[in-house]
Amino acid sequence: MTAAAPEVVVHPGADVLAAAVAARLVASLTDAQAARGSASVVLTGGGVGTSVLAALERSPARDAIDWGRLDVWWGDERFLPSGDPERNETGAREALLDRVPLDPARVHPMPATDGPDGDDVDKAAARYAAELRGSDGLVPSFDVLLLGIGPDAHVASLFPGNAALGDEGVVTAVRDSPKPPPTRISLTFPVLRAAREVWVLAAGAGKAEAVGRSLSGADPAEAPAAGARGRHRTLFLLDAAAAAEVPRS
Ligand SMILES: O=C1O[C@H](COP(=O)(O)O)[C@@H](O)[C@H](O)[C@H]1O
Repeated sequence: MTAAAPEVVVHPGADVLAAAVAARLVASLTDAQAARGSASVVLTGGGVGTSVLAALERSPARDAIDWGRLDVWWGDERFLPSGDPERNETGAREALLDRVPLDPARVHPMPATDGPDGDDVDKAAARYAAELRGSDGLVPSFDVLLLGIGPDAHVASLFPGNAALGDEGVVTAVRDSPKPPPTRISLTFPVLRAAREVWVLAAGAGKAEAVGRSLSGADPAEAPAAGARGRHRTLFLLDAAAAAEVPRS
């Protein structure tokens, strides 16, 4: 599988970053719908990811997207009851998803602890893997996969040194996350890398070191964002503070 070398785009501040990523999403998803009939996006939780969805909700251009022909997936989820404010799904619904005419059958949240598998995170992860594989057994080739990045360079819920990093399956159950809550569900590296485009989003000085390491050849076991690459394109979309340690080359 090909892996596109990262390109870096820097915006002056977090608000401009969110608006610019929202505009990019409109263009990419409408292009995908024109080319293939439908589009797919993988959402991230976290500060910038949610700001991007809010910016998209505010944008008049949002209705260039045919919402009924968009598949929405998540890159990771905090394994909590549905509606919990800490769930990535809850933030995404509040910011955008409940305000646009999506086809509910094409919105694919990761399971919650009050779902059919209860608090069995392994079964919940296997359920999401089966949903991703669908009837043809193939994981979708996502058009755009959004990732936040933590100060420790984690992406999705793949944390440095965590056992889930080495999972070569489709969806992994994460235990002992250093960031609460400890139990999570995440797409694995092979699935992140199957996306056409991977966009890593970061704002603020607290992300600068993680971004710098991820673009300087760090081992993905130590800086997971260094291993997040799209097949056609990898973009690091940053504000100026988060870009402070991007290597010159
Ligand atoms: O816990 C998580 O954190 C990361 C980064 O979030 P941020 O608020 O520091 O930007 C996020 O990408 C991930 O989806 C989420 O579960």
